[in-house]
Amino acid sequence: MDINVVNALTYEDFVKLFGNVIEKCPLISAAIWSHRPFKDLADIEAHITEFIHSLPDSGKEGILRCHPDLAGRDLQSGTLTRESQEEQSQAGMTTLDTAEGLQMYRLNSEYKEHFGFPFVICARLNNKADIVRQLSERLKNDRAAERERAIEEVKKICSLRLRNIVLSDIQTKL
Ligand SMILES: NC(=O)NC1=NC(=O)NC1=O
Repeated sequence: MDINVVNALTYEDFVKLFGNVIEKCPLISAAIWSHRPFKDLADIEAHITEFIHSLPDSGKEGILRCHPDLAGRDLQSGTLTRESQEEQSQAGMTTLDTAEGLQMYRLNSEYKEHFGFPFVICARLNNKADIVRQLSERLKNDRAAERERAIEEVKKICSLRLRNIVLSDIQTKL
């Protein structure tokens, strides 16, 4: 990907291309467009990270609440974003048996009830066994630690989505 192509994008095209690198939070890409010209992909990522870290706890929790549950309602109803559909499918969330689906529903509900935001993990870097183990383990965290942990996962998802975009031909995305 030629960073000069990215730097030459109008903000409409920039947001169209990068608007979902943080799930359902196009505001973040709309905001960091102001920081162009970007040196490279890492620079774009650094500005996104800086934006997220500058948010108050309520803002970080807002980002988490924009994420669909793993194997949840959106997956069942086919309303996941393209990125989430690919990620969840790759992590085995679309081929759970009844018992596994029930376990994910129960753990997700317990986690949401406890923290007030959904469990978020970078699905591309985990299989279903990892996800169940992490969900069970992270339930024991205190809220502040778990919020930070979940935001780290959001940043991993963002990093992989950014790479996906820049590795594909930008022109076909606009
Ligand atoms: N709750 C989640 O962790 N959701 C997701 N993680 C991903 O990597 N893709 C998702 O949709």
